[in-house]
Amino acid sequence: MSTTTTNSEWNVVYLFSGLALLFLTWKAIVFFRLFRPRNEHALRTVAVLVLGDIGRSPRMMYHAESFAENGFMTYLVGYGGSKPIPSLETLPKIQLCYLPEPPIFLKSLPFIVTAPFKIAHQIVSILNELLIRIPEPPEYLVVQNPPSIPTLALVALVGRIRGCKVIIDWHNLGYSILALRLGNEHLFVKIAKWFEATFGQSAYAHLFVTEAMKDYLVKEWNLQGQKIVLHDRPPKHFHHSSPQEIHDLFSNTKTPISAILQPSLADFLPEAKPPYSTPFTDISKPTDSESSHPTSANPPLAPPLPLTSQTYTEVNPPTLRADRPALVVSSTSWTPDEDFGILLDALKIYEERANAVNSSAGDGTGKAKLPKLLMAVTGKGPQRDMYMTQVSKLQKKWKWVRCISVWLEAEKYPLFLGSAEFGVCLHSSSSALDLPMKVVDMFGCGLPVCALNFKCLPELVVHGKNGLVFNDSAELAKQLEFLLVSFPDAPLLASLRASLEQATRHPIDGQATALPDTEEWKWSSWGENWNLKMKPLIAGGVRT
Ligand SMILES: Nc1nc2c(ncn2[C@@H]2O[C@H](COP(=O)(O)OP(=O)(O)O[C@H]3O[C@H](CO)[C@@H](O)[C@H](O)[C@@H]3O)[C@@H](O)[C@H]2O)c(=O)[nH]1
Repeated sequence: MSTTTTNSEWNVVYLFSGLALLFLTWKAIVFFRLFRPRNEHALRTVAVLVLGDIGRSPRMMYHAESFAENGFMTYLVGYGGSKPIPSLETLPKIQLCYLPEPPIFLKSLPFIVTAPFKIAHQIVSILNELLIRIPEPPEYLVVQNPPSIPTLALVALVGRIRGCKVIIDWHNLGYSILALRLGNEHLFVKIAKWFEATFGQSAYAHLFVTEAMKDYLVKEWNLQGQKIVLHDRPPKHFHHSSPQEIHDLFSNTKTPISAILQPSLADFLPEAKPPYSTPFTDISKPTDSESSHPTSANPPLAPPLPLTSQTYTEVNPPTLRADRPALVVSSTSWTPDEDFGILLDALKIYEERANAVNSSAGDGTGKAKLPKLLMAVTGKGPQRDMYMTQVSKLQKKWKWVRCISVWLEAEKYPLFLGSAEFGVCLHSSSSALDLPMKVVDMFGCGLPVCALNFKCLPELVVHGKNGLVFNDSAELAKQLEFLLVSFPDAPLLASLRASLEQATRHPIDGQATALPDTEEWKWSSWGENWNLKMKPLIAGGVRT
């Protein structure tokens, strides 16, 4: 009896041992298959990874759009939050793959406790997306840097497992952003730099946003792989908004802009009666059309027209109002590398100057007037509330200046920029090697810029040609005054805008354009530039 029991116990042990052995063998095979280098990727497939809100990562959205337009099945992997550009939701070859946010309970715990969990969660969710959920191994894997940790290591691993060609898109240096908070000598900054240099060193190709970044990284980190400078450029549909587009944008009571303008700026803006007029445009009768041109000699506005079908056949298209405030825009992610204190100080000075100039203008001295200035800052980000609280205190006493913050859907963003007179850029560059995408957006929308000076700014902004460069708030205030004096007939602004238009209009070799006598300053749309630089790179992978 005892022998039978012993035998059956052994049988169970053998059975379980056998099953365990089978399981381990299967795991070993899977492990081996997973980790051996492969070249069995699906041709014309790409995964684009951004460790951030996809809708707030324009360059990666444009990459995805361009790959899809070039026939690639494109998986765009990143976090949700803001609505992406419309084409990403309509192009048949694009799939948006949203990474899950870390569990909510982690938000209530201190960072030091949650950091390891968040990173582990991030690693698992990225690997899950790139290794399992994307069905076939992509031919190319494009990753944005920064952030570098953990993405650079993960794409190197996935590239090896799935046989993808890794392309690192260098937007900036991650360790330099960390150094803004911790200082260059901090241990974490040194570790971050080591990580970025080690895992970023080798790739199929490296893309850079500036020549300066390419030169620096090739020299300092001895990058291996093809190296291409792909400057940011605006999408083709960016343009200066027509009075009709401005009218539609500001008379649409459902957009966030109208919601901000109406209650909070009622005492600052000229009276408007949508759909006949907005603070910037109005529709006048044909007989009034000549007098409604945007000159300072414009007579008072025509009263709103009665809404009848007969009247509709008589009305003119909208024109810009002579009594509109000057709309100036800045665009940002409200991060510590942009000091909005500079802008606030400049606005304070402008307010004082406008008070002084405009009170003496009434004395018959014939001095030019400064207009009301509506400064609109677009974008979302961590320092927004801090600066907007300061603004709301300051502007209680202001008569000539208001500053608002607004977030626009991707579709409306270029229309809003294109409605402005010019832009302001406070990008200071943590590495001194990148360039502000917002300036590219503004140029695309026909706006010259006032830009804060830093080392490689001349790769984009040429003082006096497409914008003005300032070093501090006093200089910025002078430039605001210089450009806006006697607005809306502002001759200095008009000539800078004409110079920008000329620079971005004339094609060279049908591909790019250059400012007169500045060969380095090349211009084209994102699509033209992408096709020129990226097609030779990705054509190499095609096996027909
Ligand atoms: N939809 C929408 N987008 C907005 C809005 N406001 C700003 N943005 C987007 O946010 C960008 C500005 O964000 P920043 O983070 O300030 O970007 P940047 O300094 O101009 O440039 C960034 O991208 C470059 C690569 O493209 C990097 O090289 C650079 O380091 C930086 O990360 C704009 O270009 C625009 O795409 C808005 O209201 N709506």
